[in-house]
Amino acid sequence: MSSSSKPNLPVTNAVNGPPNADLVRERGAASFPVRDLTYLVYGGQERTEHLERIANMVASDPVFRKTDRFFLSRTEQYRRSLEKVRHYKELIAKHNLHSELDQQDLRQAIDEDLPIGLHVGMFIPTIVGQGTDEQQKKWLPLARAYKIIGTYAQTELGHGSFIRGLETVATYDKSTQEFVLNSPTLTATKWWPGALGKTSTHCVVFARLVISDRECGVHPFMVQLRSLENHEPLKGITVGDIGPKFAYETMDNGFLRFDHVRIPRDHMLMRFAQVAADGTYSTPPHSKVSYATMVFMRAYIIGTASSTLAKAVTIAVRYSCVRKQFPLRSGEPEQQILNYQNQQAALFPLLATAYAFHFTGNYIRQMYSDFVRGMRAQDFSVLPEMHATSAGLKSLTTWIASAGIETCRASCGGHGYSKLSGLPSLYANYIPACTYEGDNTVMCFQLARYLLKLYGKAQAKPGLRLPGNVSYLEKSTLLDERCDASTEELWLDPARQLHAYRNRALRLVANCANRLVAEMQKGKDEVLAVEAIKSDMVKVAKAHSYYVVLNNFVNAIEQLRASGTSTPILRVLKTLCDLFALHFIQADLGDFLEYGYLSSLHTEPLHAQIRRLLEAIRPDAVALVDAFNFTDHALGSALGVHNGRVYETLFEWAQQEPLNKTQVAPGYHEYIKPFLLAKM
Ligand SMILES: CCCCCCCCCCCCCCCCCCCCCCCCCC(=O)SCCNC(=O)CCNC(=O)[C@H](O)C(C)(C)COP(=O)(O)OP(=O)(O)OC[C@H]1O[C@@H](n2cnc3c(N)ncnc32)[C@H](O)[C@@H]1OP(=O)(O)O
Ligand SMILES: Cc1cc2nc3c(=O)[nH]c(=O)nc-3n(C[C@H](O)[C@H](O)[C@H](O)COP(=O)(O)OP(=O)(O)OC[C@H]3O[C@@H](n4cnc5c(N)ncnc54)[C@H](O)[C@@H]3O)c2cc1C
Repeated sequence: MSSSSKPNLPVTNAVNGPPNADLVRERGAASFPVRDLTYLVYGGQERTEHLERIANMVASDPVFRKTDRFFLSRTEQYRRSLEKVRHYKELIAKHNLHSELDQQDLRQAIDEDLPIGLHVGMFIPTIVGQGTDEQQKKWLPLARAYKIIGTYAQTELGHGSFIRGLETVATYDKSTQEFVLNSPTLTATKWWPGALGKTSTHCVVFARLVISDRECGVHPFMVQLRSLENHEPLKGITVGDIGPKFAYETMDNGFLRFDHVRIPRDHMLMRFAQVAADGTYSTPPHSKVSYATMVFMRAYIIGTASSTLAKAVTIAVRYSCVRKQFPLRSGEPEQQILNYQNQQAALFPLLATAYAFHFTGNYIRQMYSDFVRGMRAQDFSVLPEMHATSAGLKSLTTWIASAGIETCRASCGGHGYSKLSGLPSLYANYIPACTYEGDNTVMCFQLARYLLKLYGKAQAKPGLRLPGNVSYLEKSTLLDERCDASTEELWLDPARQLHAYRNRALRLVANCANRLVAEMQKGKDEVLAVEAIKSDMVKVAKAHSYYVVLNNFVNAIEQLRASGTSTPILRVLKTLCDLFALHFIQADLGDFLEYGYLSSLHTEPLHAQIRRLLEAIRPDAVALVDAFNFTDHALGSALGVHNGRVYETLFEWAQQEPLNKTQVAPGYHEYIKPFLLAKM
């Protein structure tokens, strides 16, 4: 019997009945048309309705129910996710969802870390990006039809961040025109790749290429791991699951060792670097072009930070509307906890950030498609900017979203600690985004290094024109300028907000550059001098990335204004943008005060304006989270249900707890009864 037809699985949906009266009232009082904002977020009415059809199909399908995960063992969760994969495939055929976009929409609606995530997210993109036309012709049809399932095996037990330190070797054997893959040490064992342990039949392996004892750097190779007949590992391959993790139970992150495994020469992905039959090696046009899938994935991760944070905020805001604690004065009704300023100060900046990241996602998608277009024409000039910007934004967005989910959880009090709130699993499954696809701190060094280089160039060559987002590095006179936002009103000026962010970023870059020089003047070489400024480099990367996020939010509102978006929508987006801008100045106030950019003349009106913005958002808070348009299935939370029947839903879902299957506790007879009934 498939687990979906087990009789005692908990329901995913809210308990039916009249909706919570406070939520109904708040929805009726929104200052803007919610539906229009939803269309804006999802790219129009038609696209929204298409997404809704898919989301509703998934939400009403018992195979995709989610809350059973709370009660299943690790192995059962893995099996359940495979069941969902099979059903996903069936629905693609049944509903003709053959385009990549349809399939992406369906996976997003299923909303689970399926063990085909790496197949679609990294294995296929690597074949597309790194394979020759012939290699694509050979593997893509098989991969797209799931005749083979693949993953991306790069990280090893001994190295993840330092890719050049990978130890897996691919030695070219000219006599047979094969590569021999080998894991020479324990630390060469591939470790972590998703779906490697039990699911994948194939993988792209990153290994150091050796030809006639010459090291040619790390390259991608296509390797079959398991038999397509019986799924047994092939000769020379040791593969398995890496064991329990913080969460991510549905994913079989794996280990992999090679014992002199032979693959044909044409299994090296050779779009950019080639090995000829006689062993002649041709170098790629850019030394880091084989890292391109990671850049793609980082861009994708930036795009998902908004929706993840939006889910957490939706749960916390709806719950905070339903939840009441304390009357202000005795005899008065109790207050919705969302009326408390502290609750608003915790949640509304995150609400604003979810919207800000939405526009960041649009921006990076655009930048990525420009980059791909260039790469197809052998133009790699945008790669450094693409790499640095995506590395920084991936770090900032995942850090803020991770911390934000935890803030939302804590804002829900005791019920936030219940897994039935949906927040603990959202958090636990999301936080590895700060580590995978490049540890955030290490990624920050990449962006900071890029900024320091450009700053150095601009200093050495006055008049040099730098690309848009970094053009402020040309303007060292900006360092002498001070904030002039001495009233609450002036703090609402986007030009002043951006000035503050630009000034902070430039200040930190300039300080870092000066410290680098100072360290070198003390006698350190450049490498050691960089080591001495590394904490500051993280601050530099964050400061620049904040500026990019705000700049995009401001520009997006300007574009919406120009394209005739209605005033109520523009007004509410502007309020969110203001709160985003001012909140993150307040959060890092030390940076702005340290060099006298701000003084108490400016901070008083800043704090006052933030309080006003919280008040302005309060009446629209429910409408603003409703506009994200999540189904109850997508939220998977008893606290965030759309109809607000929070207590009824919590109570019903708790009945599914296996401990409640019997009235008398398991273990009672062995462990409780003996002392309860013992003679005094
Ligand atoms: C897209 C559009 C939007 C989306 C659209 C949406 C629509 C489409 C959707 C389609 C479907 C999507 C479905 C998704 C489903 C997903 C589900 C799965 C969820 C996720 C599951 C989890 C997956 C997790 C998988 C993983 O985790 S996979 C493993 C990831 N592992 C890492 O990320 C290692 C980090 N480490 C390094 O990246 C490097 O090692 C290191 C530190 C850089 C140093 O690299 P090194 O070689 O040492 O180089 P340096 O010496 O430092 O630098 C030397 C010079 O090269 C430069 N340079 C370094 N790099 C690069 C680079 N790339 N590019 C360019 N330049 C570079 C550097 O700037 C410097 O320049 P210079 O200063 O000289 O000018
Ligand atoms: C859930 C999950 C899924 C994953 N999926 C995959 C996958 O599908 N395929 C795959 O190949 N890999 C995968 N990974 C591996 C992941 O990409 C790596 O763990 C990640 O890139 C970080 O590398 P690391 O583990 O070597 O960290 P380390 O580099 O060892 O980092 C440890 C600490 O050292 C610091 N540090 C490292 N280098 C420096 C430096 N030069 N200067 C200063 N500080 C430094 C870091 O900031 C960090 O605080 C996955 C990991 C996780 C957790």
